[in-house]
Amino acid sequence: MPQTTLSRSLKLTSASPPPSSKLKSPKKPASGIKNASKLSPAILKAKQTGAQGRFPGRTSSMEDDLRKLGLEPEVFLGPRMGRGGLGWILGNRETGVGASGGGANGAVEQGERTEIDHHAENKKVEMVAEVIALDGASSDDEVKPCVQKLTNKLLRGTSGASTTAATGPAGKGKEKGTGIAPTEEDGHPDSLDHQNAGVAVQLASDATVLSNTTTNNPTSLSGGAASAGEAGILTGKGRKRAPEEEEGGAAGREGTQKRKKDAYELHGKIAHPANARRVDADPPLEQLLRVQRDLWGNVAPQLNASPVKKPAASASAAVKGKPVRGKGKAEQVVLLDDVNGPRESTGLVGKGEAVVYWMRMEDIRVVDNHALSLANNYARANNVPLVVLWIATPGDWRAHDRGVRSIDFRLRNLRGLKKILKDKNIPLVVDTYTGNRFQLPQHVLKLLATLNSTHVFANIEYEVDELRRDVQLVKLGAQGVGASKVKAVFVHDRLAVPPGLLKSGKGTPYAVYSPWQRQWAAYLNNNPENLEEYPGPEPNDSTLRGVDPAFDTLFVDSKWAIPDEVAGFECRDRELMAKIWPEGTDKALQVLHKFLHGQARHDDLGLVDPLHQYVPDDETASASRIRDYASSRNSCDGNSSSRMSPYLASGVVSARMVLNKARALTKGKLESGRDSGVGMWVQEVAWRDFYNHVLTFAPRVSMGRPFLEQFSDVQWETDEAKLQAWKDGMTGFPIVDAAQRQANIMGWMHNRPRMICASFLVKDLMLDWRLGERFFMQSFIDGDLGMAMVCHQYRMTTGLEPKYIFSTTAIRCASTGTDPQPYFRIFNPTSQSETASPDGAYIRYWIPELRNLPDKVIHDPYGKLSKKEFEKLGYPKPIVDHSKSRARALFRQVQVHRDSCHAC
Ligand SMILES: Cc1cc2nc3c(=O)[nH]c(=O)nc-3n(C[C@H](O)[C@H](O)[C@H](O)COP(=O)(O)OP(=O)(O)OC[C@H]3O[C@@H](n4cnc5c(N)ncnc54)[C@H](O)[C@@H]3O)c2cc1C
Repeated sequence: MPQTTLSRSLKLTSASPPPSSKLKSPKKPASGIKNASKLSPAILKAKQTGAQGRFPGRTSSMEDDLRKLGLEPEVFLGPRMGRGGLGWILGNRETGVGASGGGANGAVEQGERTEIDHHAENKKVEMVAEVIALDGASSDDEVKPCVQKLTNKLLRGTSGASTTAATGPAGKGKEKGTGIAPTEEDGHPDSLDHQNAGVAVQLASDATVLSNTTTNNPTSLSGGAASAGEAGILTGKGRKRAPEEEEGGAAGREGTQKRKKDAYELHGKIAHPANARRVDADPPLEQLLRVQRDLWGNVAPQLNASPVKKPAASASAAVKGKPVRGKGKAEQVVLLDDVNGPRESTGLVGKGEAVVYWMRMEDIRVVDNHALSLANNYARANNVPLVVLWIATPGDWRAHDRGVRSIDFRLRNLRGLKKILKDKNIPLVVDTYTGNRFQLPQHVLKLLATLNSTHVFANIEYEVDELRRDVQLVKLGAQGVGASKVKAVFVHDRLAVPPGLLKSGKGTPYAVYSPWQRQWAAYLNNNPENLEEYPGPEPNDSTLRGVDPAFDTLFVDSKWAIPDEVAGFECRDRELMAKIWPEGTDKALQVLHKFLHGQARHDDLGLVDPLHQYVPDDETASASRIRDYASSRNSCDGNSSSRMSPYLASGVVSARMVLNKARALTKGKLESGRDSGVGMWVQEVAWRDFYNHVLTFAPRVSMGRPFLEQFSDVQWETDEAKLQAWKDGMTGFPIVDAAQRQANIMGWMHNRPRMICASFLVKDLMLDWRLGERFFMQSFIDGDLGMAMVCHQYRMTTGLEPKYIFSTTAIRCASTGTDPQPYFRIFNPTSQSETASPDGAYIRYWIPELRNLPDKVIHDPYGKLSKKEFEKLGYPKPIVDHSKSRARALFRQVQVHRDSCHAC
């Protein structure tokens, strides 16, 4: 690299737009494109024209954008931000969210080398080299022969591996492993095996073949790896000795205190495999539906409907006019008999009973809300008032790593709803419950008694703890544990197609996305009534106000008011969050409208009001973000994606609502495929449905366990400094750092950088995916328990996008052990950077230290600049050597794979 050119380019000022990248040629003949025949027309076109990721507009800086929002940059970015100082600070450090960079030479030890030596052994190098050869492969056909060869080698035991993780007997207690005694708050006594927190990984020093002596190996957490050093190495003769560094990398070398601290982060997060199996065997969703069916009959008729094919003509008819569910539909007639017979009014609500709709974390809206609509129908049919209840449950939030931003977002949305409901004479009653989280059902029964209600309706939450809570509530209510018997009714609402509805030809749940997705799209097109939206609630009888003081108190008593903040969940950057994530269903639909009808721009990629160029009536644009989505979705240089995730995650809009808007663009037919931007975007929304579907038939995935148990055997490192560098965006890998800083400052990331960061944590740093999942959950405003678990698990366990795992390897690998193994493909942060930020705009925006670098350098400044030039940047050196980390990750995963092959 000629030094003079680089030196010159470093003189660019932040005001000058950087020269456009010449890394990619703008136009390529179709013949020059790899696997052109296999690409969808939209992607092929994008590749041919070189259109991918090119966005108009000028990129402004974070500071400029904050000023435009009327905010003081120093408050949100820190006084030392800028070139030569990475001292950006973030709002939520105290509550565990966000981070603060300690300056260029702060938290990260400069030039620290990764501690891997495995590749030094010739045989291993040979093996790894073969795997690395797979990297260039872009299709399974190319991968397959290499993997077959490698797998054969492994099965013959010719890898020469002399260091393997063995699954020895579990050490328990504080002395070994994490060993932290669980408290009741840490998890359901049944759902999590607390003893597992003390499990120790032991390394078999003399094993050339993995010694899998424990069938249900519970060793997967970094705490387990950490404990190896304390537990010592079991030699072939059953004696212990101190671990060598190459026997599992740094896990056995680091200081005990540090390892314990690291491991502590996962305390109470990982279920014992036996418990996970038990939960899978009788999934809580099934239990909930069963107990309701037994007690109340079929309250969720959709679930038993078969995906009968109807003539496609009906599809377009449904979207003519507003697709609103009419009165008299199946759901409307689910009116329940009173369980208690006539009785005196004793509670707050006079005139007899009230009916309660219990709004939860994922359905914060009044329009198109299934349970609310049922509650409304019941209230109107029985001439009783409707009350909306929302309960803040900080104990649950803590246990599930809910981030302060996502809580603040919900409180903001509730405030808007309170007004809308009040205009309909419907009180929104907000309660804060700080007791034992497993006693919430009893608390709800007390609240219902206070509200003089014996009927409560709610939408189903699909996570294990939540489902168990609801099963309890149904049972306890029916037993009359409170003042009276209570009917609690839970219905599907979160997804476009309820989980469990679509089954394979054999009647089993789909574990593979593609066939499931085809059925999903066909089902919705053939049964368009499933996308009809539920009407909002009708007003309560206006005579109640002023006449019934008990009812009045629900509107005015500060006891039922929405708290400004909930203790422990104070959001220090709430002002910024409110500007960049405006609350309310109306605003969410406007944000969506911009995506459907406006173009992507560089200057919308960061801290901006998403509605700043909103033109309500403009639906004429021939090009729009959604139409360009097929070619631009992997680039985060502009606002290529919809930014709907916070709204979908908290249910400010429903899946039905966004899908209806999308299909209105395609003449009423729901396009879902790779041939168009609209189709691809609909597929993303389908992924959300699919992950929830997986969550319900394999609930283990929300219990900290991998979908495929063999992946729990991956041996993780424990390195607090590297974990912190990852969290702070100080790894020295620009795309990772840009994305992590975006998460810290904005509470959100585009999908591609989420994948890159997750992969980097797991593959390059070899840190437990659950640490990353936790951090993301705590930082993101769209933190979605189920989705994050599934996404992280597959991305982080295997290094793959979960989609791909579901589509191919995981399932087939378990049965044959010889199919293509995409986990061999490990993201290269530099080439991923070129894909995710082809213009470098994303990196320049989030990393001020690199703002002035030219395109050729921005993705790898340490590799491309001279030492002197690099030092001037004030940006950290890479904390790992990617090629070595890659070799280590491959080596460890090959071990796991070999184990699973042996098991087959
Ligand atoms: C490691 C990792 C963690 C993630 N954690 C979360 C999370 O906590 N909450 C969350 O909502 N999404 C999560 N995702 C999925 C995805 O990254 C985000 O939904 C998406 O980036 C949100 O941006 P958007 O709304 O502009 O998406 P768009 O591209 O506009 O997509 C529209 C909607 O489709 C859904 N969707 C998009 N991509 C995916 C995907 N890969 N998987 C499942 N659904 C998808 C989302 O609901 C999204 O809002 C995660 C992905 C990864 C790889």
